[in-house]
Amino acid sequence: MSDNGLFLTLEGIDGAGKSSHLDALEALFRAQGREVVRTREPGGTPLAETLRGLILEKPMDPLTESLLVFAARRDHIVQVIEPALVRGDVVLCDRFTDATFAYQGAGRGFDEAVLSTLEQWVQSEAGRATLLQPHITLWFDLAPEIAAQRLAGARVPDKFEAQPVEFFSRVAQGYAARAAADAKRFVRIDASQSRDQVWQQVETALVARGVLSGGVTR
Ligand SMILES: Nc1ncnc2c1ncn2[C@@H]1O[C@H](COP(=O)(O)OP(=O)(O)O)[C@@H](O)[C@H]1O
Ligand SMILES: Cc1cn([C@H]2C[C@H](O)[C@@H](COP(=O)(O)OP(=O)(O)O)O2)c(=O)[nH]c1=O
Repeated sequence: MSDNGLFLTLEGIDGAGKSSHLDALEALFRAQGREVVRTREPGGTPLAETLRGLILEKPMDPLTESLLVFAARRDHIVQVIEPALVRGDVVLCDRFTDATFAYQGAGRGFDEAVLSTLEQWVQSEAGRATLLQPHITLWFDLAPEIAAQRLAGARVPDKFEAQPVEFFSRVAQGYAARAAADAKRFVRIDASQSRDQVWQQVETALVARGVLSGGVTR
């Protein structure tokens, strides 16, 4: 399958600040003449959004949770992500499979070998030579204690956001391990800085990767 688009994902523990930059990122790509598909996981299609509601609200065992996450992902890939990449669009996706390794794998302690098998099944496509993976992943790295402070009172916590700080310490370690294993794809953003400084890091990284022109401002 040809793949002329740009698949850009944002990752990090809850409260790391990634969603705060999605509007500006979308606007920036559009200002540079790109079509943008803004989407999220779990979710991004009617079926996957239905699954998201279950995943975020219902208690379930880690295998059930992982299967639902990957079922939602499969529908999202087939219906939205692959077609957009073939059109040459920018796919701006709030979370993808790194979140599964971080939350279900490191956070919940679920078997990463099973997650890897599911990743292979779900992200393979007839005609695609390699596994579908993001081209660039912006990893918003923030200490769980600071993320918890930012989230306190900011919104009604869902099933994951209600987890204790120890859970997010494991999730953060999961992200660090994924980033170390695929250092070319990951861009670590120091999310402890001010919103403007975080944005500067994002912009600088994307210019350096050659996917945005230089000299842009928000
Ligand atoms: N750099 C920052 N410094 C301080 N607070 C921030 C920063 N970025 C975001 N926030 C605030 O932290 C909270 C979580 O941000 P959000 O973007 O929703 O995080 P995420 O999408 O990663 O869960 C929000 O209340 C947001 O206004
Ligand atoms: C994509 C994905 C998300 N999640 C979790 C992480 C988040 O806590 C939650 C939803 O992510 P997110 O959209 O960032 O939540 P919000 O809209 O509240 O900012 O789902 C997993 O556990 N596994 C996954 O594979």
